Amino acid sequence: MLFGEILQSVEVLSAGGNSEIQLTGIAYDSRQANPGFLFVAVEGFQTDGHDYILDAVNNGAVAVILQKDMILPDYIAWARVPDSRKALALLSARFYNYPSRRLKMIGVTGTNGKTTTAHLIESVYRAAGHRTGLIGTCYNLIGEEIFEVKHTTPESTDLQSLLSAMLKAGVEVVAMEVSSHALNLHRVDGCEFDIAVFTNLTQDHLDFHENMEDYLAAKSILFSGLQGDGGKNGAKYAIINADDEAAARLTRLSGGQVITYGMVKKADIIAENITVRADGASFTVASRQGKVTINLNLTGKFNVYNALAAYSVGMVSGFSPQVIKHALEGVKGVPGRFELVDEGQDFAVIVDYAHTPDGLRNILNTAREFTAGKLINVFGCGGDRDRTKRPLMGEISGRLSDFTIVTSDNPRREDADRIILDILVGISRVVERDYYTIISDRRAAIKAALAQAASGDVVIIAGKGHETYQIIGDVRYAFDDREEVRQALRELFSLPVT
Ligand SMILES: CC(=O)N[C@H]1[C@@H](OP(=O)(O)OP(=O)(O)OC[C@H]2O[C@@H](n3ccc(=O)[nH]c3=O)[C@H](O)[C@@H]2O)O[C@H](CO)[C@@H](O)[C@@H]1O[C@H](C)C(=O)N[C@@H](C)C(=O)N[C@H](CCC(=O)O)C(=O)O
Ligand SMILES: Nc1ncnc2c1ncn2[C@@H]1O[C@H](COP(=O)(O)OP(=O)(O)OP(=O)(O)O)[C@@H](O)[C@H]1O
Ligand SMILES: N[C@H](CCC[C@H](N)C(=O)O)C(=O)O
Ligand SMILES: [Mg+2]
Repeated sequence: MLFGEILQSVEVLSAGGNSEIQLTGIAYDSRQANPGFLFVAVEGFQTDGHDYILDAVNNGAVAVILQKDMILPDYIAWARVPDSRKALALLSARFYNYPSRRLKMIGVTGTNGKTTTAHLIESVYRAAGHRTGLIGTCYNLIGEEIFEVKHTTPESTDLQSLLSAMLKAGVEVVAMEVSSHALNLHRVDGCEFDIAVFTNLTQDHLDFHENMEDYLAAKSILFSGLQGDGGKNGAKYAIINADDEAAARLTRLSGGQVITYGMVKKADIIAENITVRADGASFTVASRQGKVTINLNLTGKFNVYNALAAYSVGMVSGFSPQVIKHALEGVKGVPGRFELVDEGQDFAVIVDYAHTPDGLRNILNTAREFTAGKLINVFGCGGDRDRTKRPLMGEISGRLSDFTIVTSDNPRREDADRIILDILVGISRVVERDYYTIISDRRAAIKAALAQAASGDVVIIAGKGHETYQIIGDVRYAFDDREEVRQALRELFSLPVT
């Protein structure tokens, strides 16, 4: 595609060089630039892409988008735009010929439950006979093929290129997690959604968003952006959790038709007669289609919410209650979400991705319902992330567990012990010193929890779920809570290798 042609998709303040130059790709990182590429210089939080223009050109970039008032030599084609991050998204959508317009796009946003809900939605569409794609925290899926991910929601160019690959592979429907970072940083600009799903809004990411209002404003973009009648994909829908405080606001600003779900407030799709067991939850969905009972293999009331959201998507997509039921009941679990690690020990060990106050509260309350003995919780909080959630999570663990082991969870560039101190501020407010201990090394913390567990106890290892690393400084060390648990159980109890 020609530089001049692609520029038609953005507002250009000034431009120079040869607009007839052919582009072979787009890079926002100079290290990814190849011959014939367009390099988009983005002013970041850590560094400034404008400082890497020369690197990009040395790697073969022939054109540059910039936001700053700079002078470039004549042999480089360039254009200055008001917001290069936003331009990156719009140029990328144009470069890949707007793949989202030819896919049914279902975006899921909210503080917790995006990954689980996106998996459930993908399963519903697959059961209904569609070829599906999935984009999210654990991996991206093109049909059955699994791809590793860097982010929950990819950077705009990577997203457009992925959607284009999905189209080529015959994918018809994409279930996609849309993080608030992505909405704020224009990663999904130029991506047209047909259905937007809201799970919930509770505290997280206050390192990035100024306050909860700002956080909700970011989430809202997915709903206000639902415009038009959906073209060949039919009407657009906003699927909203009626029991969340943000429901009224999102309903007001949503484009498309709003469908609500819940179990407390009035809603279009309601869960009744909920029973939660250790290995699943059963409930009846009541909607304009009548009633259907679902026996979910995922436990906890919060997963009933996730299933209701997926049910609603299935319903507005015209699938029968039986197809949706079959699909939801077929999901055996989501990696690292309430994942039981069973090596034959006489207590339960659950690895879970709860890393927010609300997530931790839910998981501990749910586990408590099936705990005959003690409930032991091992958790830490991420470094370079919302500091204010740390004492809150400390308090929650203190209140809801019988014993807490405070440990490390991706300290990143922060000092691990200082993160732990933030957690201790909260836990020490609510319980005596005998109810918690500090073991900064996560491997040792897991081992200590398992060593003290007795028959009938439940051990929760929270915060990392599916993650297969521990980030210390800028280094990712191999670390998988599930593997660590297996290893420790074998060492402690000389269990047979399964
Ligand atoms: C806060 C945030 O999201 N930051 C993202 C943002 O980084 P940034 O703007 O600060 O980039 P920067 O490092 O300052 O660099 C500026 C520019 O210079 C470029 N550069 C840099 C070095 C170089 O040699 N050459 C070069 O061209 C960079 O590629 C970049 O374009 O743009 C980068 C490029 O896309 C992202 O990698 C980066 O994600 C960071 C690493 C991150 O950790 N993000 C997390 C918080 C995130 O996005 N999380 C959400 C999920 C959250 C949740 O729901 O739980 C997600 O969607 O994954
Ligand atoms: N609907 C929900 N409400 C509250 N907590 C939930 C809900 N669903 C899941 N959780 C809790 O949050 C954790 C993360 O769930 P999930 O991965 O589905 O959310 P997510 O929104 O994708 O998270 P992330 O933003 O980090 O990717 C789970 O392990 C569970 O503890
Ligand atoms: N995707 C989220 C959750 C990370 C979970 C936890 N393991 C951490 O590192 O804080 C984030 O990057 O904030
Ligand atoms: Mg997720």
